[in-house]
Amino acid sequence: MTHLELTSSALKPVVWSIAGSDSGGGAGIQADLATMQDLQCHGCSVISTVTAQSSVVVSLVEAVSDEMLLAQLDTLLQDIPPKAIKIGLLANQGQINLLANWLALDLHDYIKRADLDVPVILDPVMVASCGDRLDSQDNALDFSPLKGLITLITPNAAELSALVGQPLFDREQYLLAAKSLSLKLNTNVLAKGGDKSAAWQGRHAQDIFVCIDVVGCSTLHQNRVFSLTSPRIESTNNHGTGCTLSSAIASVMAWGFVLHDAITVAKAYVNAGIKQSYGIGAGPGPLARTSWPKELSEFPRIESLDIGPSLPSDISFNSIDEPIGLYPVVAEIPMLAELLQAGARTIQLRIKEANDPELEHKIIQAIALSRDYQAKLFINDHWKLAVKHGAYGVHLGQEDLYLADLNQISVAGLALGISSHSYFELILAAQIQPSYIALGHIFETTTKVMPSAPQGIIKLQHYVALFKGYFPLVAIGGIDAGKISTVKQTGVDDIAVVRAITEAAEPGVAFNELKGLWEASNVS
Ligand SMILES: Cc1ncc(COP(=O)(O)OP(=O)(O)O)c(N)n1
Ligand SMILES: Cc1nc(C(=O)O)sc1CCOP(=O)(O)O
Ligand SMILES: [Mg+2]
Repeated sequence: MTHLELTSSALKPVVWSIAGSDSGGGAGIQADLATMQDLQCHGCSVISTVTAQSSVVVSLVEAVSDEMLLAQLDTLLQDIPPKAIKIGLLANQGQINLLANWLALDLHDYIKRADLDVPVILDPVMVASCGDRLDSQDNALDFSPLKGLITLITPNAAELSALVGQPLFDREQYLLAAKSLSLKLNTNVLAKGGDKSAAWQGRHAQDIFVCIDVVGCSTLHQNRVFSLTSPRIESTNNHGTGCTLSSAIASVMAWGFVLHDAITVAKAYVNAGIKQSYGIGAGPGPLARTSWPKELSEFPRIESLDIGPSLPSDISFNSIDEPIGLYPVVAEIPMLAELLQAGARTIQLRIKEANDPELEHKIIQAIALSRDYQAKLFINDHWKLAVKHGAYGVHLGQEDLYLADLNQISVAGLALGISSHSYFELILAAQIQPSYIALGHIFETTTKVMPSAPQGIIKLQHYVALFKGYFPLVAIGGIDAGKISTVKQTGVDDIAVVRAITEAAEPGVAFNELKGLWEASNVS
């Protein structure tokens, strides 16, 4: 099954763009629809404004009537409701107020009836890349009626400055302004750093992501501030960059990815688009549409800007010298012994009882057994004991990454496996060059309570397309005999399994049956 087959076999999610028309075709509604189509969504347009615009000038801006704006919203909602909405140019205060009212009443009512979430991404467009104003009123627009109604706002430096009503001279002020906007509008903020007018931005373009509560995301990554940094791409063709970014974020969310992932993927999409951008008039040209990003080099480096422990850089862990294949995860020593006896060559001991008095003893026993069978034993969570007694490796969750002494694990020569549940977490994990990365949970599981939704096969396929070849990728969560072949088709390297082995009548037999199925399944 190819990437295309998987994605095109699913119904295209609907994304709306509520924005202005750019007659030059590089920004506004035109850029949004091109982005949505490129990211395999169906784009609908609610036109707020018509602009007579080229790459060098905006010569006339004409807002549509309130009646027309409302008619587009209502007509679409009856028949082609959105999975996500991007809002771009709103021409005047009346349009902001009308839209706020519509989001609060009509969209809210739809969301309640349909029992789903519809993310709303606001790009507070004010000025075109040629420098001309795009709104049609003299005083600054007030976005406060949209407070609590939007998922994310994506200002550039000039827009952020206008939104908080003060000039921004350095990175510290930028950060404070982004936090203050988040409070003011009760929303997540992506303060973009690509804008060259931000004097503190050098050879790198750094975006600040202030996130509050985010549905479907680990609490570890909520109510935090992150930076997303990419090398600056020198190009004068940057017309429609903000429109492309915000409509890409909406499109990726429409595919069911969490906000953090949508921002990360959209950044990569814009980076790739700028690299292949082209001139079409005398002024800044538009971005290229380069489809779903698959090059790791396009993705930003992610760092937490919160006070507290941060992840080390310039660190790496042992690579594993043979494919893991089927990777059983067990909680008991007798089960570990049975599976080693049955032929398991890589196995994990996952003891979750907080105060198990036998913990250290069990870890010593497990390590001794693994040596007897020349198997690779990973210890979940208890990295200090794993280091102390010389286990082959340690498996850590994302939250453990900030608590464990990764340098100590690396220096002691242990391998490291890391859990991930999203693009965002995959990138955080990849930055510390682990021995493998686990991707979960792919299907429903009862083994543990998960803050995220099951990833499913399409997301797994996206992750594999991006990371294959960099690290062994291990799929986990709800994998059993019936699902093995589908999982193998994604190209993922290995699978980790709990219940399908530990709850089988004969775990050793189940292990070998699953192993046989995994090895016999082919990637077509
Ligand atoms: C192979 C593999 N993948 C994921 C996990 C989950 O680890 P973690 O996120 O640390 O959660 P707990 O297992 O501690 O509940 C794993 N153990 N193994
Ligand atoms: C321990 C664990 N970690 C997961 C993750 O996604 O990080 S899913 C999971 C449980 C996997 O158990 P089963 O094979 O019984 O579904
Ligand atoms: Mg753990």
